[in-house]
Amino acid sequence: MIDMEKIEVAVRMILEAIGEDPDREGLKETPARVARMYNEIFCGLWDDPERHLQKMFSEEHEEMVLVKDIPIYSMCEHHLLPFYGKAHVAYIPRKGNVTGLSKLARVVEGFSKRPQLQERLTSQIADTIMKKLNPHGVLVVIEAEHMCMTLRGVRKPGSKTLTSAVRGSFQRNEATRAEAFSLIRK
Ligand SMILES: Nc1nc2c(ncn2[C@@H]2O[C@H](COP(=O)(O)OP(=O)(O)OP(=O)(O)O)[C@@H](O)[C@H]2O)c(=O)[nH]1
Ligand SMILES: [Zn+2]
Repeated sequence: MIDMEKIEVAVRMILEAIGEDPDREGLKETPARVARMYNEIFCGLWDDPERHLQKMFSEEHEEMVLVKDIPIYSMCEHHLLPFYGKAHVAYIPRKGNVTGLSKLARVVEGFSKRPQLQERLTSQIADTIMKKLNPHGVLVVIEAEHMCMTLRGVRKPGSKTLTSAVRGSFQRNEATRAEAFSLIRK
């Protein structure tokens, strides 16, 4: 479990360090609020996303399945600022190894709610699906805006970072990969 008390102490110290008065009316409850918020946005650290892929449907389908435009909110591990955007997850199941559509989004969620790098987030999703469903292939694309590049530092609002992780038949077969990308772009 997340140590809420420790977060409260730390947030109080940060407020003091920036020259604020943590006891003033508006800030009194802030350390506890931030602790509750971190408990929510880092809950993926206490989740094993593989568990969402335990149950499978014994469908005969062996064609591409794509769930696109899955909203993601994660936290850049360098600055602890949000990066957010969309994830697109495609896979080609083997007979009998079809998963529930929401489970793909649950895997995305489980890996997002941690201090993350966009590249690692992208490959963790792909590798988990490969491992648990043993599909013919997986393709994961994430497009995101990083607040550490917009509100501070280089300050380039609107810039997007695209990452992809391509496994199995999506890697081997150019036409399959192109089909997935064109469906994502549509
Ligand atoms: N590869 C990768 N880099 C990221 C991600 N999120 C943030 N970064 C980058 O992490 C880098 C950290 O660079 P540092 O030089 O250590 O830190 P910094 O001085 O705050 O860097 P600036 O952001 O350039 O001001 C920056 O270039 C960020 O843009 C991510 O998901 N993937
Ligand atoms: Zn950052």
